Amino acid sequence: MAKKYDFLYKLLLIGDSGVGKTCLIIRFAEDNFNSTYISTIGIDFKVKTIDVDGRKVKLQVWDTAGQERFKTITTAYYRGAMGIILVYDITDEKSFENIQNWMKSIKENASAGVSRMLLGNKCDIEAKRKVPKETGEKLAKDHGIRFFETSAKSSINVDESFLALASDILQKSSKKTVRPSLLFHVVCHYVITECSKCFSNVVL
Ligand SMILES: Nc1nc2c(ncn2[C@@H]2O[C@H](COP(=O)(O)OP(=O)(O)OP(=O)(O)O)[C@@H](O)[C@H]2O)c(=O)[nH]1
Repeated sequence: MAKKYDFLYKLLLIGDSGVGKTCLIIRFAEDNFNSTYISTIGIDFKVKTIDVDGRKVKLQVWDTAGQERFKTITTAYYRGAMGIILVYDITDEKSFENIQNWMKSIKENASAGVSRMLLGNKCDIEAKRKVPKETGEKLAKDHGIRFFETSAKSSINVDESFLALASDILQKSSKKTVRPSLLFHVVCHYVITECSKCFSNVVL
């Protein structure tokens, strides 16, 4: 059977327990939301194929448990991820402070050059906000990564954020493939030019 996609990207969501990682994935993959909280045990994943700059990109989105007791299992999944989404809850200051620890965990366990993105989830509950949007923006800027405030419940910026991350990965990988071919082109040009000097009858 013919492959139905051009690229397969493995993404991973990390962040404290209860920030809404599972709900974000369910909103993205199934356009659904459930307010019942069932804490993730270990790890799980969902897939969705999206169009990114005219290419079919299959996203395999891994959902990790935020609870400390699952850390050994979940960090084992960092290595093969091409994109990691760090999530905090805008109504929970502690979950924002812990982003620094999650960043450290990426450094220790993920592949170098992995694309990262920061999400401040639950932006539908403005009345309970504890983390100003500018504070999230600043942290993302300091790390040179993208930032969105999202709501899995009200479907705000969910598709947009996944698309933005996939687009970053696509651009990164196409840069990698362009470079060797450019180098090849330059070398060929040099060889032909030098040869043409020796054989003046060679037409370029
Ligand atoms: N108001 C609101 N509630 C949300 C939102 N996203 C998730 N929730 C609620 O927050 C609770 C936790 O959501 P989960 O998606 O299970 O959180 P998690 O980060 O996967 O938690 P762990 O699996 O324990 O790591 C649930 O009761 C959700 O209904 C949101 O955008 N807005």
